Amino acid sequence: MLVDGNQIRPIWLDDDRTTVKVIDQRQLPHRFVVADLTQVDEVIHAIVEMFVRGAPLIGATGAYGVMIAALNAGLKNDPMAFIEKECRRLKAARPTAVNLAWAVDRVLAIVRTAGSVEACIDAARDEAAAIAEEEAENCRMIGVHGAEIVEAIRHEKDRGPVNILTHCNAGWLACIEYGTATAPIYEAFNRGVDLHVWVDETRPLNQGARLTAWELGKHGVPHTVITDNAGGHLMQHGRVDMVIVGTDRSTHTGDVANKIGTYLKALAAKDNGIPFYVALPSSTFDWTMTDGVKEIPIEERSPDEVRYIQGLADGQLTRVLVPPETSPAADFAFDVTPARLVTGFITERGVCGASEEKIHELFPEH
Ligand SMILES: CSC[C@@H](O)[C@@H](O)C(=O)COP(=O)(O)O
Repeated sequence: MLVDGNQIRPIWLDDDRTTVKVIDQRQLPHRFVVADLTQVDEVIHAIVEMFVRGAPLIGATGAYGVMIAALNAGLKNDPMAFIEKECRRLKAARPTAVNLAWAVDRVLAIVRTAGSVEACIDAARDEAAAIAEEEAENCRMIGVHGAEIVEAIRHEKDRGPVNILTHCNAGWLACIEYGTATAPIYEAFNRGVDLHVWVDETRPLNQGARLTAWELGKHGVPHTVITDNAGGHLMQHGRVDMVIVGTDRSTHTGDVANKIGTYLKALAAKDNGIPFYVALPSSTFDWTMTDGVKEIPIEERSPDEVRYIQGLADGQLTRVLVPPETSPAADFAFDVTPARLVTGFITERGVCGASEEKIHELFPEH
């Protein structure tokens, strides 16, 4: 996407075709820092520590991680065994987003048939690049389909912008281009639809306040950062027309895992008769799980992410402690919104209802 006139993606391959470059998203919006990844340990660190985050981007990073494993396999006794082991480590880096295992397995399947180490490297590089391009195109199409919903809501309203509430960052920083939840927003905005976005700050790591607000601002999209608990109040007062969120894993029966707090937004939307859409590429469907609440693994992260908050003070990125030093804290990173609360899925193939029947109608090959 365009940032200050420059075309930028959150991940790309350096000219040497061996170094993977990523934006270190921990430092946004205050610092724009690019990190080099040349070792599998560095890729895992970047995923675990959330230099890169968001389901499709975690997938693309894992895919390039397989290329890095292949690049480092040459001196090993059994290069393929080494690559397989590194892939298992990559897939374990973050548990909730299904895209990580999906992308690593997809690249590994090609690598297994490649032959020489050199062929493995080339195959992994090509497949990782293909995944990144496909996800970019998927997100573009999510925008095309989702913008129609935004436009329809605009036509139903007598006046004022379409007010869209979003949670976390499901923007291009979380994907490759356009984003998932933000793709319909960017597309509708580009078509001239009058809209405004309520951006949940998304504690504890503030992906909304830091990343979504930054993205939308760079694109000129009108937006307002709100506390995570403001959505219900705004909905009760007719100030939200629709909710669009992304997802890290959705079951093929329509249950949606996304950033912690999404479920509460869906409940409030249901209570207020507000449409609640989930935007996702098909790589984020889990075709094996049927009960999201029981089956989707929910990541628990360091309590320090809750205890400390990061921001800019006197020109320096600073962390400050919020609760009493001795109070225990817990960081549940995701929750599951049951299908019954979801109005529809916006996918690269179109929009469908949140049920096994409707999802499989759109993706009959599964
Ligand atoms: C298009 S990204 C969809 C989700 O991955 C996004 O909404 C989200 O919850 C990201 O969580 P994060 O912990 O920042 O990786």
